[in-house]
Amino acid sequence: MELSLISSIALATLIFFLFKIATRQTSKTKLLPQPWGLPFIGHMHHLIGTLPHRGLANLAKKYGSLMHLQLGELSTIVVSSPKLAQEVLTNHDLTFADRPINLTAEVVVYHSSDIVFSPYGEYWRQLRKLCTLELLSAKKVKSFQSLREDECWNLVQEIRSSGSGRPINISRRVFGTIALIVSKAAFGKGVKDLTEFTDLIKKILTEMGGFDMSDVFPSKTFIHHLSGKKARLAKIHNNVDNILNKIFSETLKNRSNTSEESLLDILLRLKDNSEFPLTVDNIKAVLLDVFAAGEDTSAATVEWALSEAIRNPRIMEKLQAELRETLKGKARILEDDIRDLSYLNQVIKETLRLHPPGPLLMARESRESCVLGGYDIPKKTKLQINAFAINRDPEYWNDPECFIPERFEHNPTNIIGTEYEYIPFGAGRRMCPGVGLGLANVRLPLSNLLYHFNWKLPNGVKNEDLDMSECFGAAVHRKCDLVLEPIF
Ligand code: HEM
Repeated sequence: MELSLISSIALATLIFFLFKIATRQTSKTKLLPQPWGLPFIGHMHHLIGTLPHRGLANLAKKYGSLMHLQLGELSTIVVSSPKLAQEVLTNHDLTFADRPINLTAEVVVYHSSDIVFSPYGEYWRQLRKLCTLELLSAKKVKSFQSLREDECWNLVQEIRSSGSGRPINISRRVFGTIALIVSKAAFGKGVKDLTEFTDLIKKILTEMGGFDMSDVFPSKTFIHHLSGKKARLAKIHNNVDNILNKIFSETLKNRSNTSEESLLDILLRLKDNSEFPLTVDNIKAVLLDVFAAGEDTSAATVEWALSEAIRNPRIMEKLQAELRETLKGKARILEDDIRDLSYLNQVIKETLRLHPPGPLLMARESRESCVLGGYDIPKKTKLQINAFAINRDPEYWNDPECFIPERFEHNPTNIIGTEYEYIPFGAGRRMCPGVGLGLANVRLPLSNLLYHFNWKLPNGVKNEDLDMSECFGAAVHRKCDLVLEPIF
């Protein structure tokens, strides 16, 4: 039995390679560079044991900034240079404006009816318009200013109350603060079961990674069942839906009492006025985006910025000096005090360059065939843009692996580099619509932690020895929580 299985695999492999050789000789199309592959899984094995953005960056060093990978049944191209990213995100932006089908989004996020996963078309266009004009407009972001100030002040008080020199799990505290801000912005009073809800969001993000067997074999439903993924996703969906149902019924009961509209209030108003044909499930899907895209990304950025400042005492001193000289002993930080602090902004930009929370942006898919970099790209090809590799391309950045905020001092780069050498929020039609809210949720918590406290690593660990390992999920954050001792 065993022997016949081995000989079947050997025969299949032989046929596969013979087929490859035969088609290579006869094909007239220029083939994209690619590493060696295996039957069935294609090039998946090249990513085993590595974080996908790092694995893909290493492969690009060998096979070039435009390469092809067969990931299971998904024919995927990977772009790893600013020049090609610019070509894709400008000339071919419309061609690559779709997202590939994602099992997690299908099952959990109400059949992909959110902003992130809905296919390019009228429904998605309307949702984006809704973001620009209402949900994520500069005015709306500003309307949550006092909410952010209050929650950051609570964070400072909590840290103070636990005492000077006592270790604090900064990762958890920062995530908790940002989760509270997002939850109150989304639902007014916030979510009663916030811990349960944010745990569910984290589970969604983990399942959404995009590189497990169920993701790369979207048509092989037996894999989704055998791996248990389908059942896990259904359970997560039911739990999330129950919590959202409770919030909806409470909001509908108390609607007349709200002074400042929450994001849910806005969505219900638009639904009532029939300005946009939204169903209750559509609203739930959009709100899930706000949590999934808005919490972890900002929390990871604060975590990485603080980690880099700890490792670089010169940068920490300069940051604290800027804040303390500007605020002159003021007890509570208001957003208007810190909006234009140049070094703080340079540190945040440099953090997003070296530690983009979405290092591969969000996968896209071609809606039609096109020619890219001289190669024919068929319709329905998956596209990954490696922002992690692009943000540290040595042709564009000196000492690309070093954390040097000053590189942005005389650099006009704001959220996209002029030559697409900096794309932490993506670019083009499907660029992040939450930049304003995301940065506001980074700037204030980070400023508070730096202004009110000095920090040191516990157990006499030296600053330069801080472990900077990453963990891959929908947002790349620290592998080990950042634990620090506040000194005040
Ligand atoms: C530091 C914070 C953030 C970072 C670094 C970030 C990064 C990104 C990236 C890289 C993408 C993919 C863009 C592409 O495919 O080209 C994206 C998409 C998206 N982001 Fe953000 N994001 C942040 C905060 C937020 C916030 C606060 C929200 C909303 C509350 C948000 C909502 C979205 C949505 C809805 C999309 C999908 C857009 C579409 O497909 O049309 N993001 N984000």
